[in-house]
Amino acid sequence: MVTVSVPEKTYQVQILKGMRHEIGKRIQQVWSTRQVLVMTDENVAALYLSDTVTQLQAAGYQVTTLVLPAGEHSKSLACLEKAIARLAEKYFTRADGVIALGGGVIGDLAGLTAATYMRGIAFIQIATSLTAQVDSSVGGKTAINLGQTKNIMGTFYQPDLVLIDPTYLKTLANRDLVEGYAEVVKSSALAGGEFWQLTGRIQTVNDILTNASELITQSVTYKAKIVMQDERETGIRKYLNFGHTIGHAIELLAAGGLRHGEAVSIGMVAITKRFVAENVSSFEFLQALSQRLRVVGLPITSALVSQPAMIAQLAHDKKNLSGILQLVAVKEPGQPVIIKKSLAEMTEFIEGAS
Ligand SMILES: NC(=O)c1ccc[n+]([C@@H]2O[C@H](COP(=O)([O-])OP(=O)(O)OC[C@H]3O[C@@H](n4cnc5c(N)ncnc54)[C@H](O)[C@@H]3O)[C@@H](O)[C@H]2O)c1
Ligand SMILES: O=C(O)C(=O)C[C@@H](O)[C@H](O)[C@H](O)COP(=O)(O)O
Ligand SMILES: [Zn+2]
Repeated sequence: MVTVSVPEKTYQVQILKGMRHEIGKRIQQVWSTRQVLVMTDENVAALYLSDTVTQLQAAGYQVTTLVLPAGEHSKSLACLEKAIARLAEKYFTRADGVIALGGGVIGDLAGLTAATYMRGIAFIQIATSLTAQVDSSVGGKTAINLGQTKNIMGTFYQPDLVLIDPTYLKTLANRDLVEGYAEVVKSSALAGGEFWQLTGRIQTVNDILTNASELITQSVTYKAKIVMQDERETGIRKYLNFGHTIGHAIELLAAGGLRHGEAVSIGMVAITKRFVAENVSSFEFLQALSQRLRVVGLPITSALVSQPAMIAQLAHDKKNLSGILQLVAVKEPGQPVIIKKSLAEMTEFIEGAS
């Protein structure tokens, strides 16, 4: 178990194999009897919704469900409106709550739903994908995309509890598992030390599954440590965006052709190449990073990185302050730094990237 303490609240991230059979009992520890909206997507619903609802009802909760299409396009204003409308239609009050049952898409959307309905009602995350278990369920970033801009509308809104059962991963498609692993490699590069050594030992997709509990615990422990020092991303939380400035831009330009983690994988390698050329990052780090990503089948290059259309996307990055981007460089494992670059410098970089 990992505890996250931020100024407005303290909550637990419970990580345990088989915990999906104790959902009702675990939620009873933090929530009194109330109405709950369980938000999920079609894939997760087919596998886990009925059992989750049965457990919640047995624990005394009055359950409403909302099943949305699977995929990034559900992080939309239309789905947010649908969720808020469902809460209103069922007369949810500020004493009630929203439960996300799913991956990062459902977690980000359900968090924003909870944060905005009646200006904020209680929220719990049941994380079912690797991305959600190692990253998105922890730390309180909620968001939807608008048009062609990633995570442009959102809040910082912490859950009351995060439940992570690594056995959910058994039903996750390989591509989705591997995508989530990119965020694990990211965190291990930022953390360095034993965590970095651990990702160095992962050689196959099956190794991700067999080491899932340890990879999740290390990722959540590292993320919690950062979030507790800088919940609102005014300082060191920016490190968690390693690879995301370019990653988010190409995720959008790929128009659904790349998963979030795949784009972040390409983004981490592209930015590290640049910082190797500028003598900020070591060549050995670039090689070790690329190897960790490539060995499980993650993409590490893309023609999209050199497209001029990138610049318009980069300008939307939340670390852009008055035209100056704050890029995350990792000098060596465990040594992240922020490097400032103007959009003009980034144009030159993109034109030169291969
Ligand atoms: N808030 C944050 O801090 C944060 C961090 C990282 C990523 N994100 C966001 O998370 C999203 C990506 O998350 P994701 O990779 O989980 O995508 P996702 O939620 O779309 O899930 C990926 C796929 O796996 C399926 N799935 C989920 N759990 C399953 C299970 N146990 N068995 C079978 N199928 C399952 C889903 O239906 C979906 O098809 C992106 O929108 C990204 O921006 C947010
Ligand atoms: O929690 C954070 O902070 C992160 O940056 C984690 C990222 O992996 C995640 O993709 C996040 O949603 C990116 O946020 P954004 O602020 O760049 O939209
Ligand atoms: Zn991410």
